[in-house]
Amino acid sequence: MDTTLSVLKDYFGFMSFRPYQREVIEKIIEKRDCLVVMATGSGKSLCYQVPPLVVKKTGIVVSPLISLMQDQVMALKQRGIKAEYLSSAQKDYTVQSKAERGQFDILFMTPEKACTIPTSFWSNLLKEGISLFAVDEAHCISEWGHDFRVEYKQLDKLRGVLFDVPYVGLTATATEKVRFDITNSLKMNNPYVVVGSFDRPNLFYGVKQFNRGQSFIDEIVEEISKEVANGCSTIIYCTTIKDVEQIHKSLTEVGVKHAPSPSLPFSLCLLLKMVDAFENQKKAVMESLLAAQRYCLSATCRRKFLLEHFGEKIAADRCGNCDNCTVSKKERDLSREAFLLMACIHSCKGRWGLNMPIDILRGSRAKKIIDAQYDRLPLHGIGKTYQANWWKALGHQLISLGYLKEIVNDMFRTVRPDYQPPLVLPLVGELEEDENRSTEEFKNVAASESQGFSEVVMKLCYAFSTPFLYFFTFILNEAWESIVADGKLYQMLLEERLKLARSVGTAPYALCGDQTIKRIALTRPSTKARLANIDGVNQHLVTRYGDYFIHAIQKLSNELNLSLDGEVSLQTNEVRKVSPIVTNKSTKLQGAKFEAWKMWHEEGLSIQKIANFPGRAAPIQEQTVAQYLLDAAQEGLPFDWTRFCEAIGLKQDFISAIQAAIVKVGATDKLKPIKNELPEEITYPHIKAYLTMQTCGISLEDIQPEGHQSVKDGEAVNNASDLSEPPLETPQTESNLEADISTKSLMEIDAVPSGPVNGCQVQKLPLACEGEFTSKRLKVSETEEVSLIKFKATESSVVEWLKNHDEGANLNDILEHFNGSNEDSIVELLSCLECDFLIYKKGNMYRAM
Ligand SMILES: Nc1ncnc2c1ncn2[C@@H]1O[C@H](COP(=O)(O)OP(=O)(O)OP(=O)(O)O)[C@@H](O)[C@H]1O
Repeated sequence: MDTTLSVLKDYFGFMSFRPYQREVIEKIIEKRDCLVVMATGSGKSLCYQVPPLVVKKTGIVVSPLISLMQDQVMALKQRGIKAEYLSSAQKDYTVQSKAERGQFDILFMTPEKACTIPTSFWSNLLKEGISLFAVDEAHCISEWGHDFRVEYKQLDKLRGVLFDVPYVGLTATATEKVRFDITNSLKMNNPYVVVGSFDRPNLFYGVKQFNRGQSFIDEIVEEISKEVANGCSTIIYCTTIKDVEQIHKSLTEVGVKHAPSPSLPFSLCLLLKMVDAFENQKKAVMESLLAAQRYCLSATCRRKFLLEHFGEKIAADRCGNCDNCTVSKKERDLSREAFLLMACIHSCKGRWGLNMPIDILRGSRAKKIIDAQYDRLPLHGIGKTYQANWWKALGHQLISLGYLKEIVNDMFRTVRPDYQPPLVLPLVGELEEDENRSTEEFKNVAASESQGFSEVVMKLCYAFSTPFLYFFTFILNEAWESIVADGKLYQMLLEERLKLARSVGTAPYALCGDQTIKRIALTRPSTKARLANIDGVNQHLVTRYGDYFIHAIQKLSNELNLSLDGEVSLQTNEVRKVSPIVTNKSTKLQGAKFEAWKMWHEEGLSIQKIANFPGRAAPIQEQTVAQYLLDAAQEGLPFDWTRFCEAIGLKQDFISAIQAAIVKVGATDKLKPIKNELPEEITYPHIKAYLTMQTCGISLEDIQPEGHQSVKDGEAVNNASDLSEPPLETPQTESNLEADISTKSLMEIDAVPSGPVNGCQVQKLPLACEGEFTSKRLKVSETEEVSLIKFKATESSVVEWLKNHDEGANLNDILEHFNGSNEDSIVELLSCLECDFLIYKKGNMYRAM
């Protein structure tokens, strides 16, 4: 029999080692540092008790509790092992001098003693020989551990003195972070690490929800009485002494034998007051609390949760021996509600915990909500049919499932879920309680309040990227389906771009940016000309890879059942309510476009009226309506070109100028160069109208029937007020604003003719504005008054503008410049741009990437 085994048998009376004991003992004897992480009661002590008896040199064991040391010493002495301890409680003053002469097999000491005992003690003992330096309850060394002790941190000082002695760290609870801290803090050299399983198959894990108060105590006492009747014993851990006292009183009253003992009172307030030096510990406490909360609210296997918390990989999803595995729960698709909560959290920009977004969903008009203008969110009040606790329970489920990330400072952050809907969740706790009354009610409220909701969705989609899109396919109306399809198309086009980039040996972003791909996915151009018209699409891309993209767009749109040349902006429910989506079977035209055309063609409404049609959730731009109508014309629907040209103020001299510009540029696949050749008053809608006329084979003669004023006759249409519809104001769309901002300097603006054109006055901005508004352009105004342009913030306009500000711009600068958009939408936009890595924020300055 080997010495190790005979020591085990002779001193401890055991016939064999338990898992891991033998190898740890052998490593220690080989003088290798060891970290032993094994469950309570698994036999860790033996790992440091056996080596000293084998090598016959004193083993030093650092232990945090004097009472524990005293118990151990007593038990070892009974086995005939020479053991002692050194601490302030040791009254036998000969122990230290005996110890340094190597008279004990095992010497326990507190960390304080180990750090303060004179170095001569160690050098004397080293002469006799030290078999190991064990640190029991080693998690106390880590600020991330639940029992951090400052003195433990100082044990590393001894490493220099005991450099040839193997260090052994032992603990029953250590997450990976803590393990790392232990080996690091003890300066362990290539430690042998064993991590045993923490599974206790004989334990059933369960969580019960109680309301605080006497009924809670009564229920506990009743539960315990049942266990006692079955001959079982129970340990109750309480978080406060008051709880211990109350339970003690009640157990006494019913005659259950028990013994209250001061377990450490766990007071968060106390812990939070810890000094800053232990910031990590404060964080660790918070993290543990949150983990405990997640454990309680989790609907998945509790054993798996616990074991994984301590770093064990568990293959099975269910243990069959916890409440979540044994009690079957009702399930239903909660994706709508989950989406609303996430959308609301997103709208709060991750600044709050769960309470604020829940209050918003429930329509609270609390001061903090009004102050932050959250009452203006489309989501405000949309979830009022569920109780706050119901929403909270849902939030916690989403956290435990990883759809929401909770960070330590009690804030929430949405994450990118990577799964397909529906989101079927077990109805646990509050979720079940409020279930019966709210579902239908909720759907109704959500549907009626979903105007503008799509906009929120859209922003979210692009803030979170596509997996998020997949997640939210449940959205409240069919518009969502097309949004999702757009999102899928976006993903597919990204793939196409990647394939193309690989085949031509370049980086995907070098072909075009993600934003551009998004725009392509939204507009789905059917021709290269239309592709060229998309912001971010450069000439090179069109000429070299235009066909490739057009082919991909056609093929993928077909697969996803998306029509080509779709509109960029979202349609709201209300638009759809005006009439069914496509009543004209012969046209592929999408709902909003077809509606616009019907209003224009059949109901005779003006572009302006269509744009501001009261049935709409929000007005759309007149330019958008004009584009819809052009699309209708291109689709072959009956179209009054003369009326249209009059409406948009397209005159013959404009047409001549456009023709000349096209000749000069030599191509029509991109509008910007053409626009650059034209005077200010000839707008993008004019150019687009002209090009559509070309596509549709409309000649100038076709647009001057009897009864209409001739567009050939510039004078006849010179005064816009003579026309049945006012000419469109030059709209500040993303594309033309960008063109103006990025390409025109004030010098160029000065070159614009300043005389009256088409009954309008071209005004120069006052010189005083030059420095501040160098990128702004002249305004074509119908009045003599000088008015500053309202600049609307769009993704590209903001990015372009920031590109011109090397040193960045703060929010006020941005708000001041983009005075055509409100603060909320700008802040939202900036955060989306940050998410997309198009801009970044340093200090309080935003800069383009
Ligand atoms: N090889 C073995 N064979 C039989 N019993 C053993 C063996 N090793 C240890 N034990 C017994 O198991 C029990 C628990 O051992 P020990 O106290 O060392 O566990 P531990 O892991 O140190 O627990 P804790 O985390 O509470 O300190 C003790 O009664 C001990 O005598």
